[in-house]
Amino acid sequence: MTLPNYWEFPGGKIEKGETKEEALKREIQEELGCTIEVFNQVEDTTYEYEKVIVRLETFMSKVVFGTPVLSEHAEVRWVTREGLRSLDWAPADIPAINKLTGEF
Ligand SMILES: Nc1nc2c([nH]c(=O)n2[C@H]2C[C@H](O)[C@@H](COP(=O)(O)OP(=O)(O)OP(=O)(O)O)O2)c(=O)[nH]1
Repeated sequence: MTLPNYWEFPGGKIEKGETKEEALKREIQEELGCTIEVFNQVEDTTYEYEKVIVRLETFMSKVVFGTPVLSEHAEVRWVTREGLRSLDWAPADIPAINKLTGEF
């Protein structure tokens, strides 16, 4: 909603008392209606937009129950690791994309 027409990883803000992994599991359940297992951290980026500063932490994860169903996003797409490059990402996501595709 804040960055329409850019691709973002599903996720959201950590709530009080939650670990990062718990927050990610909850957000995916709420936004996409499926259950994930969270693995290692990929990136930790701080990006200054015009009005906000976003700290974006990205994790490897796997769907263990259900399939992603759209509720608040315009579109959802599975892509291969190489395919990540062909999408137009929110600026804060570029470092994670570079790591995942092996370009720095
Ligand atoms: N989830 C997510 N947010 C991102 C990414 N890249 C990026 O710049 N952002 C920004 C957009 C938002 O300002 C902020 C995350 O907010 P959000 O709207 O996803 O979080 P939330 O679900 O907890 O939102 P809310 O209920 O508090 O409105 O980070 C990304 O890849 N994923």
